[in-house]
Amino acid sequence: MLRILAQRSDGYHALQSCFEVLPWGDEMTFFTEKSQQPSVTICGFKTLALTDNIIYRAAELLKPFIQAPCVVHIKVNKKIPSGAGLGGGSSNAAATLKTLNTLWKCRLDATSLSALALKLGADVPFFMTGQSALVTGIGEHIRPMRFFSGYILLLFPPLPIATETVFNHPGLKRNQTPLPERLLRDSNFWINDCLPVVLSEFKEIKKLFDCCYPAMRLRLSGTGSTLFALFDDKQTALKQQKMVSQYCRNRLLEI
Ligand SMILES: C[C@](O)(CO)[C@H](O)COP(=O)(O)OP(=O)(O)OC[C@H]1O[C@@H](n2ccc(N)nc2=O)[C@H](O)[C@@H]1O
Ligand SMILES: Nc1ncnc2c1ncn2[C@@H]1O[C@H](COP(=O)(O)OP(=O)(O)OP(=O)(O)O)[C@@H](O)[C@H]1O
Repeated sequence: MLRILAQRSDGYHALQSCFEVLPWGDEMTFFTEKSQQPSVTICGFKTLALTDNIIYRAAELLKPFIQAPCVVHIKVNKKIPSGAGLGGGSSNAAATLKTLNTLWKCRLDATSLSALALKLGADVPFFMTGQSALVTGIGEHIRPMRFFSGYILLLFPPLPIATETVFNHPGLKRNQTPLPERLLRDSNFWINDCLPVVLSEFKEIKKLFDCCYPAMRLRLSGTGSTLFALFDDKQTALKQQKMVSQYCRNRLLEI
């Protein structure tokens, strides 16, 4: 669910959103090398320049607090597609802040780390927690909560979506009412205000959405491009996975 409640004067949007942690993600390995000059190297990205990588930017934010300098080599096995609305970069940044805080003995507490996380992106503070949560504000108010258990089928349309494209769209509904507490776990109310914009702007995604309807109720993750469906039982989930495999890459997870 992603409800857009308002647009703030700084352009950011006030949200109410359910964030579910998935048992799947990028793998990151950190190796240290003795040195009095702290720095990081990153491998696992083909085209992204070092300084554009959110992992590098996370490391830079910690530099003023380093008490035990060393060089850290970070190896990333990227599994989450880029621009998928699954928080690939944001989760990399959160893992980097937490791990370097320990390796460099920065000794920042959870509150200080969350403040640094928010500088990197609105959903980085969520990924610091490692727990599913109701997220409000622009992403900084996080209340741990579970919403769903069962099977989630992720569908990956073959195109990335830049978050800004959706948030800057003139057609985006920006005056949604927040869902009351008692309805938060009712999946019938899990609308995503970004879905109409994504379906109108990206014809390939609209086509995929229509191919699966009415067999599956597809939902949008964040600002896309990932679509997903929820199932209570494994047999139905596997049947639908077989059906969508003819259209796009996908992954079935039990949560
Ligand atoms: C909406 C979500 O995609 C839900 O998963 C996330 O909250 C976005 O989080 P994120 O990728 O960490 O976002 P940021 O890197 O901070 O922002 C990217 C762009 O999205 C827009 N943005 C983001 C979050 C937010 N609450 N309001 C916004 O308007 C802004 O235009 C911003 O320039
Ligand atoms: N470590 C990283 N992993 C992935 N993308 C990164 C990384 N660092 C910088 N980027 C840039 O961030 C952009 C958004 O990528 P990302 O995969 O985080 O999108 P997303 O999952 O839609 O993000 P979110 O859901 O947090 O809005 C990419 O186009 C890429 O250039």
